[in-house]
Amino acid sequence: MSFLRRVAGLSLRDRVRSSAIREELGVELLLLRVERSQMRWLGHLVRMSPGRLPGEVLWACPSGRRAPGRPRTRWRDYVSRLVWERLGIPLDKLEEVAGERESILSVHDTVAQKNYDPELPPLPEDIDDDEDSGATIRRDDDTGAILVARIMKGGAADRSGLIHIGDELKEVNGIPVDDKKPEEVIRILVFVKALFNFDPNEDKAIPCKEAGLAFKKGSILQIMSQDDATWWQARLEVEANPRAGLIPSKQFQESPIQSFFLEDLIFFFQPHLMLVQSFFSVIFTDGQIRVHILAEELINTIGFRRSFRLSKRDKKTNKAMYESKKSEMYDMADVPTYEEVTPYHRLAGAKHRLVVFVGPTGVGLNELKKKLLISDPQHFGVTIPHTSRAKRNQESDGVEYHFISKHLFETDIHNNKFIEYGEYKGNYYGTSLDSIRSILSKNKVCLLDVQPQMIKHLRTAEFKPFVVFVKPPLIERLSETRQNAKFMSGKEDKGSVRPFKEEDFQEMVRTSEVMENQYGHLFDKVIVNDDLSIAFNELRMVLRTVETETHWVPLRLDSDLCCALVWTWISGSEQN
Ligand SMILES: Nc1ncnc2c1ncn2[C@@H]1O[C@H](COP(=O)(O)OP(=O)(O)OP(=O)(O)O)[C@@H](O)[C@H]1O
Repeated sequence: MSFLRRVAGLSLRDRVRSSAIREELGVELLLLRVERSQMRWLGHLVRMSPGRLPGEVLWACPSGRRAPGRPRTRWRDYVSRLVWERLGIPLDKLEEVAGERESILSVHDTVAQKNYDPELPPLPEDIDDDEDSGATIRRDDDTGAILVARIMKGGAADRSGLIHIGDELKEVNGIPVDDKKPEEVIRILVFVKALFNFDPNEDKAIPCKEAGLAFKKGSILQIMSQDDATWWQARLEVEANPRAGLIPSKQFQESPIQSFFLEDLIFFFQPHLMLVQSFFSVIFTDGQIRVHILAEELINTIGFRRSFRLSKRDKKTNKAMYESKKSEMYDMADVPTYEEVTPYHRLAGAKHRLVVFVGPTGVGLNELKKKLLISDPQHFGVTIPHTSRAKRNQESDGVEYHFISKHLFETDIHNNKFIEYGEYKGNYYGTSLDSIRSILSKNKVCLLDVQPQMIKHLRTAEFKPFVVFVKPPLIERLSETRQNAKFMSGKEDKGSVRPFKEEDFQEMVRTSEVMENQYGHLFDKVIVNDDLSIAFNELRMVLRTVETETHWVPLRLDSDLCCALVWTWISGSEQN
C-alpha cells in the first residue's frame, strides 16, 4: 500500500474508497483534476512510481501540460481519449453537463457520511503476548542448515501461512545464510532506532490506522518488510509486543510531499474539513450523463475554502529548521527518520565507549562530571585541554593544560587534531582527539562535554559515543535548587562568577528546548538535573549499564573522524 500508489489511486484504502464510492454512486470512473501548481508534485510522484498510473482514478490537469509518465501525450488529449474509451462520450460533452450544484452537494454528503476504510481481520484471541512475532531458528547439527525451529502462534510467520517448522532458511533480506550461525542470521535482520514519534491514530496518510504501529522517538524497531515504498512493516523490539504493524518508510517520512497531496485527498471526502483550492474531482457515470463535480464551487459554496496544508510533521520540521537558521549555534536539521542500529555488548577488557555530555550553559555538566570523577577516579577520566598561553608558576604541563606554542597549536588545528578549539585573549584553547584516546587507552571511561553539533562528528566506530543530554528542570525548580549555585557568565561580564538570575534560567530552558528539538534524536539518555544527587545516581546507573549490558549502537559508524573542527569562541573564561 504505497503512498504513491495511493495517490495514484491504487492503494488499499483508495481502492476500497474509490470502489465503494463508485459503487455507492453507481459511477464507473473517478477523475481527479489537479491544477498546474500541483503538477510538479504529481510529476515527481509518477516518476518515482513508473507504470503505476491509475486505471480507476485518473488525474487531469489543464490542457497544454504533459500527462505524467506519458511524455508525448498532452493532458487534455490523454483525458479525452480515456473518457472516450471508457465512457464513449466526448470530453466536451461531459464538461457541458458537469455543473449542477445539487448533485455536487449530494455526492459530497453521501460520501462524507460513510466510512470507507477497510477492516482488518481480528488478531487471534489466544495470542501469547510474551512470544516473539515470528519464528525461532536453529542449526541442524548434521547438515549445518538453518531450520525453522518454532513458529509463534499469531505471529507474522504464522499468519502468513507460508512458513512451517523444519523449513530451511536460505536467505534473509537477500543475504544467503548457508554458512552462517543462527546468531549471525539474527544480525542480518534490520533493526532501526526511531528518531521521531509516530502515532497511526494521528496520521492522516496511513492506509489503515488499525494496522499501524505506534512508536516513540528512541524506540528500537525490527523491520519485517520494506517491500512497499511507503509503508514498511515493523515490530517493536520489546518481547512483550508480538505485533507487526505499518510504519512510514524512511523515504516517505523524509518526503516533503507526503502530506501535501495526501491530506487534501483524504480530507476530500470528509465533512467540515477542507478541500484544497483548485483541486476538484469529476465523477463520471458510465455514459448515462449523470455527472457530479466536486469543484471549487463546492468549496466556495460551503465555505471550506482553505489553502494548502502541510502535515504536522512537516510543520515541526520546518519550525526546527527555521529556528536552526536563526541560531548560529545549530546546524541545519536533516529530517530525522530511522537509523540502522545493531546490538553492541562491550567485552570485558575492551575499550570503553566515550561518554559525551551535552546541555545548556550552567545546567550542571561540570558538576556531574566532577562527581563521577570523585566517585571513582580510577575508573573515570576527563580530557586535559591544550593551550597556547604561557604556563603560570603553580601550573604543571599535562595537569591543568598541555602547554604548546601558538605555532604548534596552529599546525595541529591544520592537521585536524582538535575536536573543538577557540581563542581567548589572543591564546588558543582546545580539546584534542589524542587527549580522548589517551584516557580510553588507560581503560578509563572518558567524560567529555561538547557543543551538540559535535555529536555527529564523534559518532565513529572508535568512540561509539554514549550521549547524555543534561536537561534543566522547570524554572521554578531551578530557582529553588540553584540558590547557592554559581553561574559562570559569558561575554557581558567577562567571565565572572555570580549567582544565577531569572534570565539565566530562562535562557537555559530555552536553549535546552532548541537543543532537544534539533539534536534530540542523537541523545541516548536524557537526565533532568533537578535534585543533584538524584540526577547523579541516575547518571551513574545508566553508565553502569552502558559498560555491562547490550545497547543499540548505530550500524554505520564512520571509521574515521571526518573534519570535525568547530570554531568555539571561548568568550568569557578559560576552559575548565
Ligand atoms: N542539581 C543542582 N542543584 C543545585 N546546583 C547545581 C545543580 N547542578 C549544578 N549546580 C550548580 O550550578 C552551577 C553551574 O553548574 P556547572 O558549572 O556544572 O554548569 P555547566 O553546565 O558545566 O556550565 P558551563 O558549561 O557554563 O560551565 C554550579 O555552581 C553547580 O554547583
